[in-house]
Amino acid sequence: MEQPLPKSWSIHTRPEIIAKYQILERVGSGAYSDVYRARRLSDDLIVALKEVHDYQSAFREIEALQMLRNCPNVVVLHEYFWREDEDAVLVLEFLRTDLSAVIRDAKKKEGGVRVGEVKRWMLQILCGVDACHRNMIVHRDLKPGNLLVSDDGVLKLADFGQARILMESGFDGDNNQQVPVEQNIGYQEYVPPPLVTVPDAQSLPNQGCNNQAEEVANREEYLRQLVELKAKRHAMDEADKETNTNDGYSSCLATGTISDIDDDPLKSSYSYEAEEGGDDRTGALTSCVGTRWFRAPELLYGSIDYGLEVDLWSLGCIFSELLTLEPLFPGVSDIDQLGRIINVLGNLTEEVWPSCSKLPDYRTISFAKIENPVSLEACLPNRSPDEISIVKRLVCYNPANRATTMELLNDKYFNEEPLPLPVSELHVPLTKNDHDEDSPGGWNDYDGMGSDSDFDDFGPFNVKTTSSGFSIQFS
Ligand SMILES: Nc1ncnc2c1ncn2[C@@H]1O[C@H](COP(=O)(O)OP(=O)(O)OP(=O)(O)O)[C@@H](O)[C@H]1O
Repeated sequence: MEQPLPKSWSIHTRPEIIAKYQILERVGSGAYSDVYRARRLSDDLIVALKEVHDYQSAFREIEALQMLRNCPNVVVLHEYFWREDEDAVLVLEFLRTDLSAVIRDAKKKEGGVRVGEVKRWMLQILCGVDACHRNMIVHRDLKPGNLLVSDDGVLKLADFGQARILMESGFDGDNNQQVPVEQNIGYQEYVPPPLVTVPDAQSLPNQGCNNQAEEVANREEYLRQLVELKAKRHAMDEADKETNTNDGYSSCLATGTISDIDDDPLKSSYSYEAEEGGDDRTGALTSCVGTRWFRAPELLYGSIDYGLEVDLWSLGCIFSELLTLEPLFPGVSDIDQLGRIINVLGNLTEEVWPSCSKLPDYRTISFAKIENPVSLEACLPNRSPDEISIVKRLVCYNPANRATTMELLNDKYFNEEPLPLPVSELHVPLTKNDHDEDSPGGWNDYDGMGSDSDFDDFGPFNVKTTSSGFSIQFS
């Protein structure tokens, strides 16, 4: 018997929604959203209603999910409600659990996740990310909690609120040249359906099943709307540039303020000297994306012209966690995050990544030389050389050296014994614990990877703050 709901939730004031859905319970909330489990009145289908309180986040999620709607490893957007001056409500397929619950559950069992299972989980994640990257969509917030899992073991990428479509103009950062619309479509896998108000996905034509007239109409409508979207996206990019907005996470080096320092548990461990002249960056993206533990080093160093490769770094961290059942780099602050990475991979120098010194914060954050980096091998004890190799090909400094999803999908690891288990044989936990271990707030529960004492390895450092903000200098 379902519990009666408090009627105070704002979603109950939306007549167009309660006319079609019975809201059953609130299942969670994120930085910008509340998510409810609901029943579609017409056919009893259980769905997730995601009420998104941020315009940009809603726009990005809808746009990305529409483009990816044929991918079996991306959550399905059934329809959405969005009227002026109201929050968008996305109607998504409901998935009861996620990969962080799988990992948590495996910790309780002897032997963790079996190799055949690891391979199937990885393949599903790779398929989902591959679909994104083929469409030039960078997810920017890949983590186990955003990889939802159905009761029958199908894994689906979710939470596209930070996703961006890397059209050429946005990709180049300061390149304002107009790219012909046709050219943009040229490198996309397929033409996505038009972005229309309040569509029902089931009434939208399916890619590949359209008759010709429909296809032409869709294409024309798409081209028209793409121009509109590009204009809107350009406006968002401008807003990003002006404020270097934190679009999803609160602690970020590149946008640091004195108050960030105040919140930092390690504030007595470093000093930061703000660059003179303020922020003069002109790129189109913000560096402040993704949950810290999975955030690529180029983002931590303030890059704003990064690419799809930031997702590949996150993938490496996720694979490592699937293999060891512990997060690879559980930083408690952005500085600690970088420190942990450097402690394992060694110092970031031009030798390992030519041009890294051009990263916006490269010169303001320097670490003492790490003579004997821990190495990824040591972080993955008892794992096979092939498994270690996969993580190493993703968790590497130079984004250009990171293996693409396509390369990994063709890796021999997935064709060798033990073969990936069928999806139906995957162990799916019965419950999803609401406590999100991926969040940096979960640090206190984590006891496997050392803590503040890691900073002992970095040598002496001084503490200073300045009136204009802070910068960090390990010496
Ligand atoms: N389709 C779904 N089915 C079931 N639960 C979902 C679904 N989508 C989201 N949730 C749950 O709702 C909660 C919030 O969702 P989500 O992470 O997408 O919101 P968000 O505001 O974008 O989050 P974040 O703060 O991580 O960026 C999470 O616990 C998530 O697992």
